[in-house]
Amino acid sequence: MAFTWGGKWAAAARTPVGACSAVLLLLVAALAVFAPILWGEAAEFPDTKAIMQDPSSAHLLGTDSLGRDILLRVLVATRLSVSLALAATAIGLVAGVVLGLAPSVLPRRAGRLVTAAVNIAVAFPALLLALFLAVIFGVGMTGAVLAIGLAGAPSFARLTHTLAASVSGRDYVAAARVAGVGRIRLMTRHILPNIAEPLIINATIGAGASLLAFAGLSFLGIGIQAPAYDWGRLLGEGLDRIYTNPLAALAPGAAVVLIGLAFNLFGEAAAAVLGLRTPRTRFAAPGGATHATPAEGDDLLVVEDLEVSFPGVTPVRGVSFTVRSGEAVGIVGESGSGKSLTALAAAALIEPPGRVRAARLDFLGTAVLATRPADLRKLLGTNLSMVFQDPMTSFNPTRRIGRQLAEVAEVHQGASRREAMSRAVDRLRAVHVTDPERRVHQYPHEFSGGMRQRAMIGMGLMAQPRLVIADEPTTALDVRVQREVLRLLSRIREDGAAVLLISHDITVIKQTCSRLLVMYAGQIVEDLPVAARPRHPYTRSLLAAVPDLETDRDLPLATIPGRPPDPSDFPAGCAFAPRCALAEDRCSTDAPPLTTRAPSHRVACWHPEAAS
Ligand SMILES: Nc1ncnc2c1ncn2[C@@H]1O[C@H](COP(=O)(O)OP(=O)(O)OP(=O)(O)O)[C@@H](O)[C@H]1O
Repeated sequence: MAFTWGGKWAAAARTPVGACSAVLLLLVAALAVFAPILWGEAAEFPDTKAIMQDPSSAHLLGTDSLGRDILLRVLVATRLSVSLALAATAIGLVAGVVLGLAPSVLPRRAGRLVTAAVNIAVAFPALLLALFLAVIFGVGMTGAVLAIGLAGAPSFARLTHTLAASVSGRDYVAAARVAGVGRIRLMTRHILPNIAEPLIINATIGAGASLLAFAGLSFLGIGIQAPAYDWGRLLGEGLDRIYTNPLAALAPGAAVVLIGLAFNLFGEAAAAVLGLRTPRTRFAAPGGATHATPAEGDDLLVVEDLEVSFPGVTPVRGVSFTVRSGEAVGIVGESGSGKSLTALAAAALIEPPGRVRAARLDFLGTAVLATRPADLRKLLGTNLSMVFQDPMTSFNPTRRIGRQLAEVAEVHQGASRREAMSRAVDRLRAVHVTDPERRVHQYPHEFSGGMRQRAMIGMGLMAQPRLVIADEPTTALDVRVQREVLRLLSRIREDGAAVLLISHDITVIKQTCSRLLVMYAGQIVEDLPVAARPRHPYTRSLLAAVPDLETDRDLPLATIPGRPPDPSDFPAGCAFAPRCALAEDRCSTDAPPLTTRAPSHRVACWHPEAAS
């Protein structure tokens, strides 16, 4: 984390507002440390000869009812005022983070209760809540710190919840989940470090508000009690003499406003810098271990009549296919055809409100939909690995590559830290990452895109997965690196693992796979050996849209007219009919079933022969 934080705080301090507030905060820090040491005694010293004096050269802000110098008291009060505000902010932050993450860790019903309670508390003005809590906790310093801290917790909780929800959709979290990483560890290692930055920036802004709230409570007499004093108490005392010596009230008031503003402005400047830079998320996926139970027969993954739905849409409908041990199967189709959802459902990674139904969804002979989450984590974590599409989001950006690879071996194989790290080095070497001993200590942003993708595959191979699901693993890579990654995936098969490769690029699939599943509008429209001649007009159009050496360059490249249908409005008959040159009346009313037309060749078309 430090590698990005340092840079961002420094960048914030370079903006004009950030620089002024940073200087002011440094000054306050110095005062908080040194003022009580230098002037603590003098500020406490009563002088009966100098009671209630107006400002003079001896006492720049005058004296109070015991003849003590008001300026010295304002300076000395810096320590207590600022440290109590920071303590209250820390309490609010910690309580807020715990409450914000609780819904993700607790059982669903308890989680909902926490969320509802937080939502109600957020709707309540924080200062009123602080007053209410201060009365409950009792008058005094401890009560005030707790009251202000807990009153700030709901807004931190809401922020944490929102940030965690946005991060939990990232590939590296999904990958960690597939690897069987438990919820608590997922929160502390993968989610919290990636939301810490905005949280801390908000806490900086919140410290200003706490300072103000503290001054308010002390001013009202329910905060700091005599003989201790903070700016709020000094303000209250000064107010009694506002007409004779206004400076006695103005000075502590100005200190509260100025320092509160400095906290706010510095936090805002840091937030602006953070907002300008998109976080460098990257990341990859893990895989599993040994001890795979042999599947029934040769079938590794059996999917029958799979349906994935979200409220109002069913983007995957009636999908059936099988992946056998050592086989490489490709899924191809245009964007939105349901390729990724099919793969995510196979890896049990569809989150509510998404729903998965299937007549059969078996991995290694185990019914995925009927297995308890803990057992499923173990089964998938040790036998399935996922390589995701976006090399920018596949690794957790806040952790060193080696640690991320090693976690798989530690969680699933009970390997010691040292053993796991040496396996990580070995796996990086296996995927041709040069100088792996040094590279394991680097962060994801220090790897190039291609190297990161290879490291991701290396992570997938930390154990011996029986199935590697790769979702568009080469999309973001240049052609040379693409070829290397595809070669790596082919090599995985030599070690006995099966590969399910998802791509919108049919040539990528042809290079790597032996069998091809063509998806259109959430269904498989053709399932064929790569070497076979396609029979579905859609598959033929996809192939025709790819130029090869024999393509006549004088003719425009073939394209498929029209657009795929929207998942919320699939047509009644064949979904491809509106774009198909061979469509007839029946095609738009009756959906063609996926029928075996030749050995290992299924087609969903009313006129496949005509198409061949
Ligand atoms: N959480 C969701 N809620 C609602 N609809 C969703 C959700 N996730 C995906 N979809 C829809 O499901 C359809 C299929 O999505 P999927 O990601 O499987 O497509 P894809 O074929 O992998 O496309 P791409 O190549 O662009 O990744 C899309 O239309 C998408 O909008």
